[in-house]
Amino acid sequence: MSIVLGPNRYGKAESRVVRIYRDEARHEIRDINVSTALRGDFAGAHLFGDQSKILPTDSQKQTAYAFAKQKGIVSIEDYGMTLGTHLVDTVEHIDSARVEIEEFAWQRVLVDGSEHDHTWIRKGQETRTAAITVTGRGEHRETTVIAGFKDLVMLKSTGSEFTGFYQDPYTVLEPTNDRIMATSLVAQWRFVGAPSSWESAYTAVKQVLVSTFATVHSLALQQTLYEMGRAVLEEFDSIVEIRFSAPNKHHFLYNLAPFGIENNNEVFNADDRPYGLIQATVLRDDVAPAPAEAWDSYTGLV
Ligand SMILES: O=c1[nH]c(=O)c2[nH]c(=O)[nH]c2[nH]1
Repeated sequence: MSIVLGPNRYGKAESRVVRIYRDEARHEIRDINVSTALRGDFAGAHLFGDQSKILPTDSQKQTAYAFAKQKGIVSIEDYGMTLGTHLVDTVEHIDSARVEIEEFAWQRVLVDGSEHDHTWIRKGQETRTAAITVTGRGEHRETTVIAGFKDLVMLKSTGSEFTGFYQDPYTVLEPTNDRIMATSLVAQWRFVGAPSSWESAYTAVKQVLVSTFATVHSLALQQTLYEMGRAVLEEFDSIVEIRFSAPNKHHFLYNLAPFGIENNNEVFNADDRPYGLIQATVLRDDVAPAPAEAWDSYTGLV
């Protein structure tokens, strides 16, 4: 038996980059959290403390900030591809670079009914995400873009049932034909090729997801997720795979009987934990899988 170094990667996690565009009176803001992770020939650093092949994580961070100015942040997907490509292309012993990005959305403050030029409030909705993996060089170059969001909290007050489930001796759950269905959705979708606009693709995919959640009569969260994924793949040719992680945010009918009060699906206890956690992938069956590390989250944030 001998002890060897296994898979490894390193980078700078969670550089908080805020880019203001201030060339005109009406400013624009992009507020992101960037993580870079490099894979390559770094055995020397681990085995002997030889740093000669280590591009410091500090340099990776500096590049993230410098590129925010020099290349701009038109979309997190574009920015991530530029940064990831740069890291692989400039350092010869790097095999692949992964750039994970979260974007925090800001909404203009309204003053006298008009949008203010340079003041925003943070939007409390979902956090947009992107994970870009760049591998290889020249004709072996492969770039995988996975866009998505996390923490999109959705609730429908009817149109959801859960019946006919398998029953074992410990099953006490009552079937229901009318329940609240709620989740805090994480969704990630993989592109092959680039859409004409990353910005409008994001808005359009999110719209398909939320409208499918609303309109599908749900027999289970599993079925709703599959239908949401199918709708996205049917609508967007450049998306080949979508992955979901959906906590089932249980809303239990509160027992008002002790007070002689009828509860006709009107008062619920929003339970915090435990929660069901449903995860599913919906994909085209004729598309080559992404490189393994493309789905392999670095920070656990996306
Ligand atoms: O949509 C659901 N899927 C389940 O697998 C499940 N299990 C459970 O207890 N409630 C639900 N709801």
